[in-house]
Amino acid sequence: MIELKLVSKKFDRFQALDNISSCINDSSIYGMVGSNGAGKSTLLRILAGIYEADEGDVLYDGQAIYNNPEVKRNVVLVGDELFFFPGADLKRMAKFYASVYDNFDKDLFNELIIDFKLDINKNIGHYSKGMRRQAAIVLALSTGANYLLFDETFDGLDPVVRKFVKKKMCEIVADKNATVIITSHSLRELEDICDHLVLLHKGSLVVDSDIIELKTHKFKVQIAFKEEFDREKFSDFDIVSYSQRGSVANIIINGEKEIVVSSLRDLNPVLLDVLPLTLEEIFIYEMEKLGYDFLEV
Ligand SMILES: Nc1ncnc2c1ncn2[C@@H]1O[C@H](COP(=O)(O)OP(=O)(O)OP(=O)(O)O)[C@@H](O)[C@H]1O
Repeated sequence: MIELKLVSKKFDRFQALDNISSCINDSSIYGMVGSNGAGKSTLLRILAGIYEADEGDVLYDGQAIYNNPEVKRNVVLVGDELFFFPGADLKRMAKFYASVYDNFDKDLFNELIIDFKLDINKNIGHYSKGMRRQAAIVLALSTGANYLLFDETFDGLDPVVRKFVKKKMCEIVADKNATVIITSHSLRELEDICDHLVLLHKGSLVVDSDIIELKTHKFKVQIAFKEEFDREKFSDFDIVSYSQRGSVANIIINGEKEIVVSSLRDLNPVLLDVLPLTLEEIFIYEMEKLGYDFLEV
C-alpha cells in the first residue's frame, strides 16, 4: 500500500501541491484527473521518488521512497517526456531495464513486442511519437515492478492501441498483483479502468473516492406524486441536488440504494425511476458540494 500523508511541494513560492493525503491500495488502478497545471506530474514524480516533498510523507508499505533505492527498484515511471539512450533500439533499452529491475520479465517483453508490432532492432528515435510511447509502455510493463506509474500515457495513442494498453494494464494488476497509477486530463479516459479516482485541482485533492462506492452510493431518481409537494417531503434523505418541474422532481441522493428506494416507495409516488449517474455527473456534484465549479477544472 502507498500512503500519501499531508504531502506539499513548492517551486520557489508557488504552491504546486498542498497537503495531499490519500491511500493507494495494492493490486488496484488509481487514476488521477486534473486540468493543466493541477499538479498531477509533480505528484507522480514525488511518488516515483524523483522529487522530494517539502512536507509530508510518501510511504510504500511504510518505507519512504525518496533516496531509497530498495523501494525505487519496485517502481517504474513512464513520464510525459520519454527517455531513451540516443540511437538505442528496444533490444538495448530492454538490456538496460533488465540491469536495473531484478524481476525484468523477458518472456513478457518478447510477447509484448509482438503484440505491439514493434521492431526491436530499429532506432527508437526513428519510431513515430505513438510508437515511442508504446515502447516506453512495453518496457515499463516488463520491469516486474510492483508499482507502475504512467503520466498522460494515452496521449498520442490511437484508439485501438489505447484499448490494448488498458487491457494490458488490467492484466498486470490481475495476474501480477501490480498497482497502476495513471494520470489524465480526461475523466472519460480513466473511468473504465480505474478502481479509485482522485481529482486534483490547483494542487489540492478535491475528490478522492473508490469507483464502486461512487457509483453505488450516489444515484438519480425521478419521482412524481398526485398531490402537491416540494423538497421538504424528502427532508429525511441525504440530497445532493434537487430540481422540480411541476409534479416531477429530479433528485440526486446519497445513500444505500436499496434502502433509499424502498423508503421512497413508502411515500407512494405515482412515478419512481432510478437512473444511474455517469462518473462525470458524480464528479460535478461532488465538486459543487465542495464549492468548486467542475467546468473550471
Ligand atoms: N520544476 C518546476 N519548476 C517550477 N514550477 C514547476 C515545476 N514543475 C511544475 N511546476 C509548476 O507546478 C504546477 C503543477 O505542474 P504539473 O506539471 O505537476 O501539472 P500537471 O497537472 O501535470 O499539468 P499538465 O496536465 O499540464 O501536464 C504548474 O503550475 C507548473 O508550472
